[in-house]
Amino acid sequence: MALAVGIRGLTRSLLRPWVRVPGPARGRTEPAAGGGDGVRCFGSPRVLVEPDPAAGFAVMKMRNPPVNSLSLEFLTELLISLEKLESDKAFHAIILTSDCPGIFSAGLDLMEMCGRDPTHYAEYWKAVQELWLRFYLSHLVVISAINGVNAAGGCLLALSCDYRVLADNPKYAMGLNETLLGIIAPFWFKDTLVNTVGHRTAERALQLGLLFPPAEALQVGMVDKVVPEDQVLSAARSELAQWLAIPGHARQLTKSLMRKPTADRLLKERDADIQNFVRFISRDAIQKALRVYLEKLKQKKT
Ligand SMILES: CCCCCCCCC/C=C/C(=O)SCCNC(=O)CCNC(=O)[C@H](O)C(C)(C)COP(=O)(O)OP(=O)(O)OC[C@H]1O[C@@H](n2cnc3c(N)ncnc32)[C@H](O)[C@@H]1OP(=O)(O)O
Repeated sequence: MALAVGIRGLTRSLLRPWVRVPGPARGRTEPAAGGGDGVRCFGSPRVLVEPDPAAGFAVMKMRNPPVNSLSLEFLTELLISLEKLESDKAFHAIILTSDCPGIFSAGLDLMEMCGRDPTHYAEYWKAVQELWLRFYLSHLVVISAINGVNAAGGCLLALSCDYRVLADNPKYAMGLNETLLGIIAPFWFKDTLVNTVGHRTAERALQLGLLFPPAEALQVGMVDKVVPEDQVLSAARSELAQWLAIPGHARQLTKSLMRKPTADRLLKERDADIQNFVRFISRDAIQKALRVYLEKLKQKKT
């Protein structure tokens, strides 16, 4: 599937393959996973990819500090990194994790949905749709190693993976908490949650905007495994072995069989979904609710 998003700010440097990337703007510099055998990290300012082609997978680290909010640029970089790995036959799997201590993702970037014009909202929403479609339907095995709090759009990204490992820290809650902001999870967010935890759990979780701490996330099936914090990546790697042992074509076709009907619902109504989003998010009452929520986040510090 070609990358179909018409996204501004797609710089040539993002498209250059196998470039050594500078360290993160804030936070620590990560060593290259494959550095020992001459394989280089690549990526972009906000996404660090540590390839291990000999083992057939790469670790994709999100590093958009402070909270990995999914801005348009960040979405674009995630999509480009995914596409690069998908188009390289050496890779069969990705482990998706965060480079921001204590945060997997704060979800969609509220600044992209607040005080902007309808053209921007439409462009942003198209990129959000694309991110979900591409991760949800990827022919690669995608395992998320969730090493921090994970709200709304970030939770959707994790739910789009094939398997979820969550670090056992009571602060690392995850869920689709949109209603707490006075907004609603779109039908394809809802469908993804229902497919993961079942209708009744999803119904309650979505209405109440529940963020589940690790033990509860495991109990409802939102994640597949909870492990001590320092073992999240190694647990994801161990799990991967089982997935990579299955004949690729059989696993991919089965994944498609399971997921295509859900993705098709959005693909059939993609433009209408964008229009709905633009109408909804442009409402004065919604804009006000988002501003109040952002203000609360800021006041929390004082
Ligand atoms: C019909 C169709 C209908 C369609 C209807 C519409 C559908 C929309 C679907 C929406 C999906 C979403 O994902 S909406 C996003 C939901 N996300 C959330 O509720 C998470 C909000 N964030 C948090 O709770 C916290 O920040 C948390 C992640 C726990 C980290 O806490 P910390 O104390 O470590 O950090 P904070 O001090 O809070 O945050 C650091 C800075 O990041 C900012 N920040 C935090 N989250 C942010 C975010 N999501 N977007 C932008 N900026 C964010 C804060 O304001 C701070 O800014 P400064 O003060 O300037 O430093």
